[in-house]
Amino acid sequence: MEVVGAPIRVQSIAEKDLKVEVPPQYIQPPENRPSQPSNGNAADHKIPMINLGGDRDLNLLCKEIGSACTEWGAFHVINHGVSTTLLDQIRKFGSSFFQDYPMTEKLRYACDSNSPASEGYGSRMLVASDDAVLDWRDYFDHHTFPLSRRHPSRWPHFPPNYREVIEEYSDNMKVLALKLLGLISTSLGLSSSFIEESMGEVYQNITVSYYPSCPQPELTLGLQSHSDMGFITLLIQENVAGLQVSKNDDWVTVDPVSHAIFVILGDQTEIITNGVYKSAVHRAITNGEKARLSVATFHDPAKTVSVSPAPGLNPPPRYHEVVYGDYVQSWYSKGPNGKRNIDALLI
Ligand SMILES: O=C(O)CCC(=O)C(=O)O
Ligand SMILES: [Fe+2]
Repeated sequence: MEVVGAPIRVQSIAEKDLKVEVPPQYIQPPENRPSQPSNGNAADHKIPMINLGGDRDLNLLCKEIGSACTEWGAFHVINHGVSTTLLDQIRKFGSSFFQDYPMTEKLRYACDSNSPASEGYGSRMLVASDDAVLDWRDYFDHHTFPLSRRHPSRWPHFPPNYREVIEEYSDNMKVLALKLLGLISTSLGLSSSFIEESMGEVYQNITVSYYPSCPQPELTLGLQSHSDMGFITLLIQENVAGLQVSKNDDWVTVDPVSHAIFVILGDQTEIITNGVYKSAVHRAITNGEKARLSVATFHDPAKTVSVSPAPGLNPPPRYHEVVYGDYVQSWYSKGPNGKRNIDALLI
């Protein structure tokens, strides 16, 4: 059992001579274990791919976004304005930290394992509790917006331009997130700035997740089933699949598309749209042969901001107003367990 504060990382377990069995605290109860992907209706299971480029007709674009948000709460975007070189660079640099740094060096960047979402190199999403099943994942969390939270000196110092690339990526992701929130607002007949203004100052975190190859992928999860707690997450992955989105009680694998960015609606978007758009329940499975890397960029409000359904949208209001900081605290103390936290706000 992990001692609170001890620097255990999944990568160090995976690299020990433990080729056959994972430690018991990583074994999921049978109902949470990944089963074979369903072979349900393929058309139903095709994740939307939305082209943001060129001179697209705004009505048509908003229609596509609206149906992706209603049916999935998640979609790919292409021609999003972020250069493929930058996407490739961030994947390469993220992976270099986990693969090229010795463990002693990585641990110099260890996050504070006693406070949730603290910046740096960690492994546990929830603050330690003895009975939790653990995720087969290590991560590096960067705090990137507001600028007052941005301390590049706490990020990896190698490759030499790691910090500049993270900053450039952070700026690009914020622009894209606000553009998408504008389109999402417009698609509902709200003013294009409605969600942006309700969110207020953007709090952005960039989490690079590293899932070492796992000797028992059938018993483990890289990341347990959850919905993201903020407004919108933008995710890219390396060319090893593992992210799955829940759709009509099936798990659908999100195949990596190297030049696309995967958009995931978070719980605050579900609340503000009064449930017209749903946050996507997703999880990561592990891989028996290969390690996997993803980079998720989260966009949240300040902890003091209250979020409630937009007036007049799909009345009556279906969610209680919530102070974001209270939402985060409950999420981290109870754990996500699919949509447990947002369900608790249903009127
Ligand atoms: O690794 C992935 O693809 C999923 C990451 C994720 O869902 C998260 O960090 O919230
Ligand atoms: Fe997530």
